[in-house]
Amino acid sequence: MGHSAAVWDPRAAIEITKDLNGIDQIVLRNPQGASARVSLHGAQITSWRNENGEELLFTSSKAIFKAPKAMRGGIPICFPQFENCGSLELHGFARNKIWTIDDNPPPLPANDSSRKSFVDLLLKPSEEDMKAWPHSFEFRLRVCLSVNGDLTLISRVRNINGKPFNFSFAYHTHLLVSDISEVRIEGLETLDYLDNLFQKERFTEQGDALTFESEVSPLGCLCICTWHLLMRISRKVLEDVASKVDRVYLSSPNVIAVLDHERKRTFVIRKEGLPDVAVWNPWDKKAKSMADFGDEEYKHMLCVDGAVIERPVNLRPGEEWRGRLQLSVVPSSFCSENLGLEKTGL
Ligand SMILES: O=P(O)(O)OC[C@H]1O[C@H](O)[C@H](O)[C@@H](O)[C@@H]1O
Repeated sequence: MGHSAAVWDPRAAIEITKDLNGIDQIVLRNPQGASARVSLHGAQITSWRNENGEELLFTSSKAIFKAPKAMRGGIPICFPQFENCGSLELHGFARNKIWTIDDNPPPLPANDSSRKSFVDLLLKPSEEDMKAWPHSFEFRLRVCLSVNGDLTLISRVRNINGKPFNFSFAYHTHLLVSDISEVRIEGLETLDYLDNLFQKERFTEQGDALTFESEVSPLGCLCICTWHLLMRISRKVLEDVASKVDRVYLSSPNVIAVLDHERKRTFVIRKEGLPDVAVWNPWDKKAKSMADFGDEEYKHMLCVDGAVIERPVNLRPGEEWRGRLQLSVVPSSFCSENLGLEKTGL
């Protein structure tokens, strides 16, 4: 656990409490009153609040906080597999394991802890994990809350085995939005994406931003109709496909903006070592079939995940991989040059 600014009282900045199941969770606070909470169950971020105490991450009202299943919402860690692209359980086992607090982590660059309260969590594979995935690794997650309320997550995966291994990874980031139809994502335009609703077929994003204003856009309609004719899929499947977004954008810029027009605020996602971005909103049809998703709640959730999916990381013995995600919230009126978004062409 760490704390850097001398004026802060570490005991006030970092608190360890128990969740409903008696599992430890760590609450980080900054001097302005912002907070972040991370559970040892999955090293999942379960809350991130601004200085006014407003929650910024989505958690389903029907979320089940019980091991071994990950809670629906917050930021689960998907490792060593994203989705079902491998032999492991969906999104890998890391989100379903109990992590430990790492009191003596290897150092990180000073700017990843200065003027921040932070905690380091550690996952090592159990015998059971080794049977399913026979690779010896150490996964360290540093969770930092800065004085301006930014939440930074730094993952370090080290291969301590005698042979190389591959893995995919995602910070499955459930943003809380006013209404999905009021949101646009900038930074993904013109990129290629794999569409999970079309058997991971590759498309190119055509719009000048990704929006969710209706169940299906005219262009999407055209694609779906063409697909329908070509593949002769059933009407039921067609309706389901027309109602949600489940994509992996490839080789994206390192800054993505999620603009929430109704709340007049923008989430800025900065990432390093995470080339892909997974975007998911189940829309109501799929959400209704999920026991841990409340009716209509899909409207208030948007997953935008910094990830490594298309080309899994190949880690040789002794090597370490790092993936860094920084989440900030700024007023929508904030000038894009001030955010460094000009690099994305916004
Ligand atoms: O229900 P979960 O295991 O949390 O997965 C939720 C979603 O995660 C990702 O975004 C996948 O691309 C989706 O296909 C999946 O439905």
